[in-house]
Amino acid sequence: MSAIIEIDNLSKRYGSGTAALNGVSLNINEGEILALLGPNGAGKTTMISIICGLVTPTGGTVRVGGHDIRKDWRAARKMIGLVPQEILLEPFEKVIDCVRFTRGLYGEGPDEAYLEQLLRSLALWDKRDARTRELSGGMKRRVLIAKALSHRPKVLFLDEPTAGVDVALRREMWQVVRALSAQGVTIILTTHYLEEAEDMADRIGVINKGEILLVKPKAELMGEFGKKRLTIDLYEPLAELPEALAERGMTLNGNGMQLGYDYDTNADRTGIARLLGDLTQHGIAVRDVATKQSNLEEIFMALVEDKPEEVRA
Ligand SMILES: Nc1ncnc2c1ncn2[C@@H]1O[C@H](COP(=O)(O)OP(=O)(O)OP(=O)(O)O)[C@@H](O)[C@H]1O
Repeated sequence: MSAIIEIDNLSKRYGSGTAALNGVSLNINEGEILALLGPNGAGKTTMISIICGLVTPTGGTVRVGGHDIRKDWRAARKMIGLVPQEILLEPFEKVIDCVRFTRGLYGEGPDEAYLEQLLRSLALWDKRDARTRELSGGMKRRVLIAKALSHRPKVLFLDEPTAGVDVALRREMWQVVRALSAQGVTIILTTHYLEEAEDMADRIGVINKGEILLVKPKAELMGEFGKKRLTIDLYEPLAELPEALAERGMTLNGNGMQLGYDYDTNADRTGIARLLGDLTQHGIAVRDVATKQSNLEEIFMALVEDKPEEVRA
């Protein structure tokens, strides 16, 4: 698999003194969907902004399709489309004009046939003459994608494409991204949602405090970190956890009113059925049961605190 983006020892220190990136090296393969996961301030947007030529790095190099983003910025920039985090659209402009205009900004001549194909592929053709303010949130996001693809880039960056959007819209976005990927576009998306990365990505990169902690194929990462927590609310407080339950890894929390159990979602046997059976056997009455997938923050805690040496790629 050949690398379409080669990032080597990239660093960025803002004028304010903030070190946003500390020597990041990463190859992004042609045709893949790479999800970059990281908490607020991890450096994701900075990295994307540098690759897209919006922020100047303090050190290191980036090549896009072999073109250095600084020495050969024009050629590098042509290969890239960026869908920014915030929806910034001219409210009174028509969808088609918006996309035409962006294409023009890239110095590309008119290509109405391509724009029609593009808008059709994003289910926006019927809305081509609508003003952007008349569109739903999902449509607006698709217009941003159309703009980013107006000059036929090979690589598309999506910076938190589904931040703050509802589940239906999130799934719609995922479908759009998958369709683009099927057309051969390399996609890099940043997200806070593990579920999003899990659903979409071929590879997942975890970035924190300006450093790439790991980059792994999704299946591998999910296998390592696909933990869930089972929480059991009790009717009566429990003074002490029966030894048999403690031995299985159960914990007693919340003033004796709650039991907790962490399990591996990828394991053949999660042990839950047996645990619930044991509770009945010990005469412990269950009021409610809930499970929760470990979220990104928890994965970070595991990465940063528990076993930093083991997991580093
Ligand atoms: N223009 C800027 N000037 C100074 N500091 C900045 C600037 N842009 C970002 N930073 C700082 O750089 C660090 C990395 O920010 P960045 O926006 O790249 O993170 P992020 O991973 O994209 O975060 P989020 O998930 O919140 O979007 C943060 O500490 C941020 O405050």
